Order: sequence, then structure tokens, then C-alpha cells
Amino acid sequence: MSDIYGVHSSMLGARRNLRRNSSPSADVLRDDLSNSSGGLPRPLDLSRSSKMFSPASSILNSPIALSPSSSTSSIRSAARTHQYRMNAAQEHRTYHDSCQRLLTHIGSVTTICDELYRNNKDRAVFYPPFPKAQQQKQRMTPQRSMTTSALMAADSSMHLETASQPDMSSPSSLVDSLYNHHHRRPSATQSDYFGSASTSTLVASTNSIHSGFLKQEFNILHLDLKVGHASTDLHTTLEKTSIANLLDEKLAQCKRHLDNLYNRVADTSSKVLVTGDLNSGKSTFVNALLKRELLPADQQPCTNMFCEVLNANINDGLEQVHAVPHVEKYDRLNPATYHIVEMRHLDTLIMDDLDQDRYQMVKIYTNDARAAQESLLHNGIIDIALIDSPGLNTDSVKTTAVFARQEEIDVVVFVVSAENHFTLSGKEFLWNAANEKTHIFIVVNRFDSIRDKDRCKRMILEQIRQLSPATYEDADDLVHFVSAGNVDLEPGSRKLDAPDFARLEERLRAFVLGNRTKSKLLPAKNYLVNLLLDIGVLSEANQTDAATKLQEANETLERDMPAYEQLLRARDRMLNQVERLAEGAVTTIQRQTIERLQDAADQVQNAIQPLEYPGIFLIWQYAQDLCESMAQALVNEVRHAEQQTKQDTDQCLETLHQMAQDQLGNFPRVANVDGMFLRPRDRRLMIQVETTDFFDLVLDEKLSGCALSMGAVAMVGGRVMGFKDAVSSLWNMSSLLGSNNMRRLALPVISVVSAGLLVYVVADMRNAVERKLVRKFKQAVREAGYVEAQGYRIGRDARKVLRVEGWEIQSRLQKAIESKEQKRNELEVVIQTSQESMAYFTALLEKSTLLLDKVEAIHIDQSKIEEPLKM
Ligand SMILES: Nc1nc2c(ncn2[C@@H]2O[C@H](COP(=O)(O)OP(=O)(O)OP(=O)(O)O)[C@@H](O)[C@H]2O)c(=O)[nH]1
Repeated sequence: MSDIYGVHSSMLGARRNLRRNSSPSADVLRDDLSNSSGGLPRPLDLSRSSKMFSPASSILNSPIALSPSSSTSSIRSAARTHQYRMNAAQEHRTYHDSCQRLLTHIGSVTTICDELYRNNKDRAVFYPPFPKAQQQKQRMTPQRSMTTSALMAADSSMHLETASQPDMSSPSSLVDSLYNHHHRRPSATQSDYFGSASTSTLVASTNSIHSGFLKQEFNILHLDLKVGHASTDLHTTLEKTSIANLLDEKLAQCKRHLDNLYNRVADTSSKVLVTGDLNSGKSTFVNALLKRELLPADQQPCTNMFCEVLNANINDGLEQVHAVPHVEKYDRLNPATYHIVEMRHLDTLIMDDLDQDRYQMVKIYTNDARAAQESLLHNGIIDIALIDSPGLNTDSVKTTAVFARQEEIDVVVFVVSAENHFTLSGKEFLWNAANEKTHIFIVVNRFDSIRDKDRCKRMILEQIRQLSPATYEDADDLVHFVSAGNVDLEPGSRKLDAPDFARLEERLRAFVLGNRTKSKLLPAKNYLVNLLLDIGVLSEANQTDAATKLQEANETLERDMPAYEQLLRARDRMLNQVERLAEGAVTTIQRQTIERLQDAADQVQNAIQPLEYPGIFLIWQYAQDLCESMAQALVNEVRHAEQQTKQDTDQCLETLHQMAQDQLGNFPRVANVDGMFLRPRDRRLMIQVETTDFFDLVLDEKLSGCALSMGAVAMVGGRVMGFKDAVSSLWNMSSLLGSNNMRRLALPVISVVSAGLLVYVVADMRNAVERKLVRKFKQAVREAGYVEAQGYRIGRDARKVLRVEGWEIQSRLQKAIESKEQKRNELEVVIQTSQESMAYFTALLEKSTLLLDKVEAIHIDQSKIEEPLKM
């Protein structure tokens, strides 16, 4: 089984087991020990080695472990130290590699977040209210599984995890792939991978992966949707834009957090706090670690402030002591925040401050000339700062406990004197610290002054068991019985206690690294895993959403298109029809009105029949009445024509409306005939009565004179003998009388004729005025073009009303077309955005899935991981 970094995973997997429970392979040991220890009497007894380095109980119970002077024991110790050194070196490499990978991936995830942020700004990202429901609906297509498979295959790093890689040919979806991908991890590796104290979030992530993204809620991208979160119609209760804004904020928050994580992972510094009882040998221990007489050690309590020892590299290579009055204000680049003290005056500074209490902390920048793998302060991977603290007493215990809880403190080393065991203050500190840091590195110092070492070990381990059970569990790695005072600070020398101390150093280095992993790498990895899972869920939900929208839009477009095209065709046809119908109706109305009025005008004499003749003396008034009556008769006819037009127009409107409704659906009729012909118009045609209207002489001048005479004679004679007889008498008389006689008779005859004519005229005046006025009226009608004018007027009014409805129909048709066009445009926009969205989220899903696998492939050893991590 190959491992992700090219290191055989069985070796990595077994590494910790080897470290804890077994010895390295006999061959390796044989080679190594023959080199380092100048040859060994016999190979290591592997059958017993598994018990040898088991937890504290083995130390307490094993007879081998209890025989300190045996050569076998020292061989085993050397072998373990050697193995530990190899492991530590491997761990350093792994840590370094993990750091680099994580930094790269944090960068990639930040880019994804940036893209998502921009995308969300352009068009609101769909935020699934119930990812689970979304995901249940979503069964990913084999095509995408294949795509991912292809991508995974293309990624060279993927082949390194063949054991845990899913069979990409069989699962029907990426969800299944991910499920298998994680499900098929060997159980031992899995528990190992997530650690005994693995974080709840990571477990949650794993569960969510196991159920294939089927999560109730997001881990990181969870939005605080106070309204409608429990409602299925979330998007109706919360504006889409509000959700987009919330997601914006969340993404911005993510980017800030990713920046922090980047800085934390990139930051190579780590802090180790050394604390313990008064005079337990803390300063001596720090000096022993540094292989340098740096801090003052004395029988009397001498350390009254925190002394932080850092590598001079980070102070431009200068060995300096910075006495800091206020820790929170300290800035190495701002000399105003500290006092520089010469290194040779360090002892005096620390001793003097015992009484003066001027400084809260001393920062000591020192050079470490040893090789990287020997140096604790600067080993090429991380820069460790050692902080020597004041001895614990009732005053300092709380301050130190607070200090120890700080996030930047990766490891707490508790130094206890083998002579004094744990004091009350020491116990109180450990109890306090146990809340935050379950594993404490315990140095039982001054072991050289103990005679019954086994008893001492047993007693102190028993105390540790009660004070810090987790530490006790790992006592082999975390509890060390040493004599720091016996470590020779001269390079190259090797005192009696040196092997134990070397072992302690190795364990401490590994423990620091392990805790660095906990404080820096694991949160970063977990965060990336959870964020990528969320991005996966979001991408899938958006993919589904976009696909649904695309399908719906296409279907709607397909459904609406024929109706739209039909409406386009119908528009011109219908407008033509409306025009034709209306014009037809108007023409008919005009024609009928003219015919009707013409008839009325022709028959206007009928209007005078009902009038009663008042006699010759009132004949003027009678003539007036005749005019009035004829005019009124015509006006009445006009009114009737208007009335008829209203009815015809209404009927035509109804036809038009019905026709439009067939196409456009129901809508109210806007044109109303009630408003027609309301405005008073001068429809009355009046003629003036004149004197001549009373005389209707139909003959010319001669004939009229003759007629008059004849009339008079006829009247007189006619009265006497009848008209015929009178005329013949007159003839006979003129023949008999001759011309002279006739001349004499002329005057009286003329007089008689005139009188007769006058009588006739007076008697015929009624008829004359009637005939005359009728003729005159008809002539006036003709001359005024009254009939046509009224016909056109009435037709015009009808056209106006019909046009109103026509315009309404036209505008409704236009609106219907525009609305359909707008809908079509909207649908086209939806189709385009959905296609873009699908493409974007498909790519994002592939990218995030690929990245997720890469992040998951980063190996982080959690064997010493302590408390659950807060995301
Ligand atoms: N025998 C023996 N004495 C030691 C050992 N380590 C330290 N001492 C002595 O213990 C005394 C106290 O040592 P320090 O290193 O000052 O102790 P400390 O815990 O730093 O003291 P304070 O900071 O004052 O609490 C000194 O006299 C050291 O010489 C050891 O391993 N064996």
C-alpha cells in the first residue's frame, strides 16, 4: 500500500505503534546500534519489546523496566531513541510537507471563495434551505461521475491513495464515489486518521460524506436565516437578495478566516511553557535543553518573571535581552516597548527584579550553534520559544494557568521535583490546565537525588494518574524521570543521565510538533474539508437549481412560442378585420342616414298637413308655422337616424369586441355609444318667410294679366251664368259691339278682372304659401347639402366610437405581444444564465471535489491531539 507522500503507508501507520508498543525492525536496529553504540552484544528481543514501551503500568509492573542497570535496558533505550529520532525526522518532513500542501490548498480555496463571492454579486447564488432534501432529490449523473473520475485520474496525487480511493467505475454518482472513497478506508486507519480525540466537526463531516453530502445543514456556510428557515418556501419569506447578502458576508468571513489560517500555518513559531514548583529545577531544565548556562539557577527562588528564550535569528541574529515592562505592548521593532540588557547582566536582571518587580517578562534572543536536528529552538521546521516561568505558589499559580491556556502556547512542560513530588500549587495548576490541555509534558527532575527510584516512580505516576489521566495514558512519552542538573552543557560530553535526557528531548520535540499539528494544521485541514464539502453541497444545489430552471424555461418557451407566433400573425389580420368592419359599418350608417333624411326631405309637405289654417289675417303666422313644422320634421328624422346609428354602432362594437376576445381573452369594452350625439348641434334648417311666398303666380306676365281678367269675369259671370256661358257671352258681345264699343267697355272689364284676380289671389293664398314654402324648404335642404352633411356627421360620430374600440383592441394586441416578447426575453435570459450557472457550478464542483480529495490526502498525525477543536 503506497502512501500519499511516497512513504509507504504501512510504515506511517505503524510508526506510532512502533513508537509506543514495539521496537524497530531488528535489521535497522542492528545496523544503527552497531554504528551508534559501538556494537551490541545481541539482537533485540522483539518478543518482549511490545510490552516494554507500553504505558505507565508497564513501567510499574515490568521487572525488566525496573532493573535500571541492566545492559538490555540501555540497549532498548538506545534503540527506541534511535527509532524515535527517525520518526521525529519523518514527522518533521511530513509536517513540513503538510504545511506546504495546506498553504497551497488554502490559496486555492480562497480563490474559489473569491470566485463564488463575485458570482454571488453578479447573480444571487441559490442557497438551498435544506441541503438534505436537495441532495435526496439529486442523484448525480454518471457523466459527472465519469468527469470527476477522469479528473481524479488525471491528478497524479490521487494514485497515492489507491487503498482508499473509490471504485470510480461502479458508483452512479460523485456522492456514491465520495461515500465509497471514505467508507472504504480501513477502519484502523480511519480511527487513526480522525484520532481518538478527533474533532466533532470532522466526525460530522465524515458522517455527511458517508451519507453522500446528505447534510441537514452547512458546516461553514450555514446562514443565520431567522425567518422561514423551517419553512419549505424559504425563498418566498426571505428575499433572494437578502440571502445573497448573507452569503456575501459569510464568504467574506470565510476569506478572512482562510487568511488567518494561512498566516497561522505559515507561521513557524511555537511556544513551550516550562512551569512547576518552586526550585524544582525549571531554569536548570531550560539550560539543559539549550545546552547552555543561560538562565540563573539557584537554591533560593530566583525566577520571578516569565523568561522567554527565542532564537536570535528572529532578532536579526543579535543576542539580546529585552526587559519588557508591559507584555501586551511589546514590539521587537519598537525599542520604546522594552529595555535592552546585555546578556552578561541577565542573571542580575532576573535576581534584582525579584524585589523591584519592574518587568513582566524578559525576552532572551540567543544563538543556538547546534545542528538543526539537535537544536530545539530552531530546527528548520519550527521555531520553538521556551518560556521559563516563576515557580508556582499561591500567588503565581493563577497567572501561570492563564498564561498556559493561551492559544499560542503549544506545549506545557511541568517540572516537578522528584524529592518533593506534587505540591498543592502544582496540583492546582494541573487541575486547571487539564481543562484546556489534557496532555501535559511532565519532567520529574532531580531524580539523581532519589535512592529508591522505582518507588518514587510508582508514587509519582500514581499522582499523575489522578491529576492528568490522559498524560498518564501516554506516560511513556510524556513523563520523564531525569536529572537536568546532571546534563553536561559542554558539547560532546556524555554524562550518566544523558541518554534519558536525550530521549526526553526527542519526545518533547515530537510532542511540540504534534501539538503544532493540533493548533495549526488540523484546524486548517478541518476548515478546508468542511468548507469544500459545503461548497460541494452549494454547487450541487445550484447545479440542480440551474438545471431545473433551464428545463422549465425551455419547456415554457416551447409552449409559449406557437401562441406568440400565432398572435403575431393574428395581429395584422385582426387589425385589418377591425378596420374593415368599422368602415363598413360607418359607410352603411352614412348611406342609410342620407337615404332616410332624403326621404324625409322629399316628403316634407307631410309635415304641414296637421297644421290648421288660421285664416287670411293670420296667414303670416301660418307661414312661420309651416317653416317651423318642416324644420322640426327634418330634425326629428335626424334624431331617429342618430338613434338608429347608435344601435348599429353598438352592434358593430359588440362584433369587434367578441372577435378580439376570441384572441385575447375577456376584457371590458371601452367604447360606449351612450356618449354619442350628446353635444347639441345646430341641426335645424330654418327658412325665412317672405311676402312673395304668399303669391304663387305660375303664368308669365301676359298670361297672368289675361288670367286675372279672365278670372274676374269668370268669377262674376260664373256666378251669374256659369263660366262657359260667361266667356261665350263675352265673345259674342265683343263681336257685336265692335272696337269702339269695346274700348269703352275696357275699363269696367279690367276693373272687374282685377277685382276678380284679387279675389282669386286672396282665396288661393293658403295654397300658394304652402306650395311656395315647401318648394323653398326643399330647395334650402338641397342648397345646404343638409342631408349629406347630417349623414356624414352621424357616420363620423359612429367612426369615432368604433375607432376607440379599435384602438383598444390594437393596444391590447400590442400589449399581449409585448408581454409575450418580454416573457420570451426573460426566458432567454434565464436559459442563458442557467447554462452559465450550470457550467460554472459543474466546474466548481469538480474543482472543489478534486481539492477536497487533495486536502483529505494530507496526512496529519493526531496521536497527541488533545481537546476538540473549535471551528
Ligand atoms: N541534584 C540536583 N539538583 C538540581 C537538579 N536540577 C536543578 N537542581 C538544583 O535545584 C536548584 C534550583 O534550580 P532552579 O533551576 O533554579 O530551579 P527553578 O525551578 O528554576 O527555581 P525557581 O525558578 O526559583 O522556582 C538549583 O540549586 C539547582 O542546582 C538536578 O537534576 N539534580
